[in-house]
Amino acid sequence: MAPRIGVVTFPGSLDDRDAQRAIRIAGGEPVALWHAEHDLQSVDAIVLPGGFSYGDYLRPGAIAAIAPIMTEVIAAANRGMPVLGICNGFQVLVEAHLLPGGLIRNAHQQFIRRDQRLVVENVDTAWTHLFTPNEEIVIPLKNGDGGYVANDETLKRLEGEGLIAFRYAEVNPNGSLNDIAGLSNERGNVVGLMPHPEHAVEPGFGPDSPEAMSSGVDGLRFFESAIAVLTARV
Ligand SMILES: NC(=O)CC[C@H](N)C(=O)O
Repeated sequence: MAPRIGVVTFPGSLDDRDAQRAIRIAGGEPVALWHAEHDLQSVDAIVLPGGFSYGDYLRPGAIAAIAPIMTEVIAAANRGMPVLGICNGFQVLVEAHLLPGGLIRNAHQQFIRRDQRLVVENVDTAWTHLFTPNEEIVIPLKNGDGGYVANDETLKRLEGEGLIAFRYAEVNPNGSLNDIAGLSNERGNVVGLMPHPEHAVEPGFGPDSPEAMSSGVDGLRFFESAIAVLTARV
């Protein structure tokens, strides 16, 4: 049976459908989860999708982090369930303290959309183990609040423990400290990143321009990685 991967929809989520589609293409069974409920519907993994949950009021992800479903998501993450936060989902993970630091307005104060090159540095996670260490990939980036910040002590720990899962290559698009594009927790089950793997899973629909120099489907392996971990467990 295909692993069941839940995708949480909050009011203002945008990319929940694309995340469900990516899961299906990768060989999993997507399960729609609703922010106002406590029911995880026996899923094996969870994706927090991109978008503008609760209109980005207060801070992006701040209100979603205290939505009813997040009580269960946090408990499941702490039990070791694979959880992936994409863009607004990464902001939610940070606001929920499942990952450290914060995400602030892009340094240039503007919303940005570009095909972004990044390096996968930590392949010891549920969502990245099918990449090779330091592999370069290209997936879309689109956000207004993608500047990663953390205090010196946290940055030192993240660097020292190899928890910087993804680093921007060529261009730092938003002023993120240490070019941080995404993180994992110590256990490797919780991963968050600003760029969008779910938008690069089908040839012809991702960043497949000659300039991007990418297959256009670099995002697929995120989902295939989690599915491989879950399938091996059964
Ligand atoms: N694409 C997204 O998920 C946008 C994330 C967030 N609301 C921002 O603009 O920073």
